[in-house]
Amino acid sequence: MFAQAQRVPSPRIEMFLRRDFLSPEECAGLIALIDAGRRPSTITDDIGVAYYRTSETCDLDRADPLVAAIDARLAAFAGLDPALGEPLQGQRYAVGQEFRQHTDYFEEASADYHVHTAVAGQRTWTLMTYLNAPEAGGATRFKVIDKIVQPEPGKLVAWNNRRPDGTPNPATLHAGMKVRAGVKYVITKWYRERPLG
Ligand SMILES: O=C(O)CCC(=O)C(=O)O
Ligand SMILES: [Fe+2]
Repeated sequence: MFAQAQRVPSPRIEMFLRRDFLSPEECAGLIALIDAGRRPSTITDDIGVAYYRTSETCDLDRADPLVAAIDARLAAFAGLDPALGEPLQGQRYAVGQEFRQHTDYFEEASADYHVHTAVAGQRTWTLMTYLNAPEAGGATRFKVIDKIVQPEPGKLVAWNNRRPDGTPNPATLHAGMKVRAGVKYVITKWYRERPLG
């Protein structure tokens, strides 16, 4: 698991970084797919709770050979059953766009917690890969552990959204900071406790 990855030295989050997880050609191919399929992120997709994301989102089509190959590589890298994965998502952030502080797991207190978790359960791991580096801004900030991850083309960051006892880990609170110059592209893969069916 997490071959050639670097463990982020935090006692509070199980987190890994892996440079050059994707090649420049793969990054370019995914950016083209995101540009072709992007739509504004809405506050009701995925989570349904306060979802402060102003970027554009794109569900990447599993039938596309590039998407299928990367999807399989992500699961193998994390040692997870591919059946536990949500569809691979692309995000595009223009200048001024951001994804404000949030956790990727579903808040138990939220009104539609049961709707989101009934079939597949909670989110477990997040694997996010930067496809490029914007000219300024766009880092991912984990405020609780005081860690800022800088975008680099092909660099993957993976973290476990749970504590060792399996409960959601509030220390995973994070934000995609505002892009100040240029455009930022990422792909995000979320895994669940049970297959999505
Ligand atoms: O774009 C980022 O840096 C963060 C993205 C994120 O938090 C997510 O997709 O869940
Ligand atoms: Fe997130």
